[in-house]
Amino acid sequence: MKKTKKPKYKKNKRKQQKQQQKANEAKEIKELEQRLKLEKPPPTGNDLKINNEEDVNNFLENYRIRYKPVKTFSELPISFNTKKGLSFNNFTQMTEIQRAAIPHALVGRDLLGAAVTGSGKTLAFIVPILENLYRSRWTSLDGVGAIIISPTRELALQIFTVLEKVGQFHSLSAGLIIGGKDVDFEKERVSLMSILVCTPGRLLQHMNETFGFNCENLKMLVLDEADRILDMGFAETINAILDNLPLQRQTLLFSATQRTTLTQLMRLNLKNPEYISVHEHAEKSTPERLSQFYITCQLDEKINVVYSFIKTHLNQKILVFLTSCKQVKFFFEAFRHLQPGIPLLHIHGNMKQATRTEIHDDFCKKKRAVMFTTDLSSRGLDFPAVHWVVQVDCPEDVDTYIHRVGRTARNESFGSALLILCQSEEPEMISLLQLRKIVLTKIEINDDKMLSIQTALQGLLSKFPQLKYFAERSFVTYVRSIFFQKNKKVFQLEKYPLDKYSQSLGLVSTPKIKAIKREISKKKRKEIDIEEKQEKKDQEKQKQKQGIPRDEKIMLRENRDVLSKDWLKLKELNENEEDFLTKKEDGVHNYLTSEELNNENQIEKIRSKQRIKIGKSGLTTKYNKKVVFSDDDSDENSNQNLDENQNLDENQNLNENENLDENENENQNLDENLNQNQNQNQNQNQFEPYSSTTFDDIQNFRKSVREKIQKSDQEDRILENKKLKQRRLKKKLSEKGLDFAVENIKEKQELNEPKLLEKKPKKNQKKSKKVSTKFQENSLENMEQNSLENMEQIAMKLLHNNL
Ligand SMILES: Nc1ncnc2c1ncn2[C@@H]1O[C@H](COP(=O)(O)OP(=O)(O)OP(=O)(O)O)[C@@H](O)[C@H]1O
Repeated sequence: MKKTKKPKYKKNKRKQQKQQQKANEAKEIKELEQRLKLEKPPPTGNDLKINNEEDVNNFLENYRIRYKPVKTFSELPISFNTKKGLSFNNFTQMTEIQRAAIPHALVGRDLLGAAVTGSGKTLAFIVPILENLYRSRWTSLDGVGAIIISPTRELALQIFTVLEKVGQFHSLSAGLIIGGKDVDFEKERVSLMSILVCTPGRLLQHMNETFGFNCENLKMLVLDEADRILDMGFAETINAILDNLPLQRQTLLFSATQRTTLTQLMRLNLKNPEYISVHEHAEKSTPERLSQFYITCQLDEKINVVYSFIKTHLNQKILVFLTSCKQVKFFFEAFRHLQPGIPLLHIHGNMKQATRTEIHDDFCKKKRAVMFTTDLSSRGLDFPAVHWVVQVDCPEDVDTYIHRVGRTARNESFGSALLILCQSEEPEMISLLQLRKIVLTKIEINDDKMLSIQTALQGLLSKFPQLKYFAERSFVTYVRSIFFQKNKKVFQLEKYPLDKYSQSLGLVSTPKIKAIKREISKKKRKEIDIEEKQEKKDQEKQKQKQGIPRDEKIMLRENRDVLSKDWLKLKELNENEEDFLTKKEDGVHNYLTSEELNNENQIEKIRSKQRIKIGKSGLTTKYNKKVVFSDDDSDENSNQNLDENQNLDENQNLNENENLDENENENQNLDENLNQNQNQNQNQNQFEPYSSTTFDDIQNFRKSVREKIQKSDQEDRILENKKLKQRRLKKKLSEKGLDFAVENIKEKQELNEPKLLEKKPKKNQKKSKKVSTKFQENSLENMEQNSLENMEQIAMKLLHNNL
């Protein structure tokens, strides 16, 4: 069929209309921007206290601006289309949070808004979103302009509905992206949406999977129930989402319980946020029109109390909160069989999204009904005209309590809340609530109205195996939830009569809870492990206290400098001691600190004392007794017996009472004495000869000790040299202005030098100490020179590269 062409005059008319509309829009936007400039609220200004003319004048004088606090939407500097959308839905007067938050949000400030449940926070962010995008002349070609994140699908759906209603006269596009819906359908459209209302998981899924979906132009981010979204449960998802968002954006956070921590806020990159807490100074943290009651009963009486309550409130709309999905299922199924005479509904997270939405809508429409639910419905949901909120299980914390009871007494309406507590939960929970300005009235159960459903339940459970299964699962999940609760002062598992509770659900025997058993045994195992580790640590500590065998000590010595320096002195035993010290001071002075020199003086004193002693006691008699070398050739025993036989008790006592450093002196003194004895033997030949085996052993022992000392001495020198060389090199480099290369050079030095320095002295091990020391010094000097040149070259290269 041929398409009939539209007459030209019609086309022109439409074109003219469009042009006129655009011109009007442009004019309106200009006017709005001018008004916003003039009527900009002062930062951190909350106008809620300004009620009369005098206050207004004071306010204006203080801030020298023309900002006028307003109470109705029509007075706000917002577009005609938004005003029309608001009045179309009977929103004329602003609520407190709207009055306080909207003026700041309109001028592009970040904000954290806190106000009691049902106080109208949703409009406080929807109006600024519509306005800011309208003023930016946002189109679908600009991509996503605003994102609203909600913790649950139901809440996202609710926000989307409000957005649709209020924004209906704008030409902006909006999309709802939540789990449980057709993801492919969303993928085709998500990139064309200007405003997105979503749950965190599905948003991230689109960010990861949907081709062409990016949020580079995003202007506004809103987190409704911000404390819930930013807590641990969503942490990873939110972090990943934030990585995909531009830093230059406006961020608005809203919740009835603003418990957002500073670290959480830092992740959001807020810029001078306005903190708007309109009910901060209110007497209660819950709505004024809410009446709050609580009763205490035994755990096994709870189900009877709930049933009796329902039976006595058959014309009311009641929301019943339980801890787990399994409990919700069991209560719903059991009560359905008992037919209390009121429509029963149930909703929980394990249901399909379509069913959830259907039940949600059904409950909204009903005038009288009971809906069993989990905390899925505790936040943000706006069920109209709920009379009672009943909390069968104690909430995990005060925030949860506030959000649950907030499902009633919303906006201007009245409502009541009943909390059922076990006796063990009462004192702590009530005092926690009082701390947050929540006062509950305790009421007593009317025994005449109490009904017992235990026998009926037993009958039902034996008749319907499925119901029995639900009862068991309900019991298990409840007990597990108590076990895993954080606040152990409120939830003390041992205080709950579990057997009686299982019977109250109609069960004949108490179900076993494997998870708890497993957890308990895990805990026990952990405790045992910790105890074992502690024991081991204690044993090691004791060992350390008792002392390490002497030969191990030699290897463990940390500062062997003292020993090595003194060993050098032993070499010069026959020489003039003053000469030795002078030589040392002249030649190797670089390596000796004043402390070390003092140490040497001390050693000298000990040595002279020993000499006197040895002379006095006469070594012959002592050595005659010495048979130990032929029986036991372990170093440790050798040392000990030598000490005994050589009458070195004084030194030994000294060493035992002092630390490792001093033990080094002990070893040196031992060696020193051996030297003395040998010299005396060889030179004077006046002592009674002892067996050749014994003498050989002494020599072997000496040799082994010397070798050890020599080795440690060499290591010390290598280290000292390295340090010296590094110091010199650094100095040279800094003189040449090559400081930046010092670090790089250090690394290279460490890589190259140890091999060179360690190998060379080995060749000369057999030569005398003096020669080997000289060789070391010479070779070190050469090497130092070489490596210095290398380093300079490297430094020059680095400098060149840097330039
Ligand atoms: N200015 C207003 N005039 C009349 N009714 C309003 C106004 N603002 C909000 N409401 C109504 O008040 C009710 C609660 O609003 P809303 O859901 O935004 O509260 P909330 O503070 O977000 O609650 P919650 O803390 O539970 O999330 C809704 O039914 C809403 O339609």
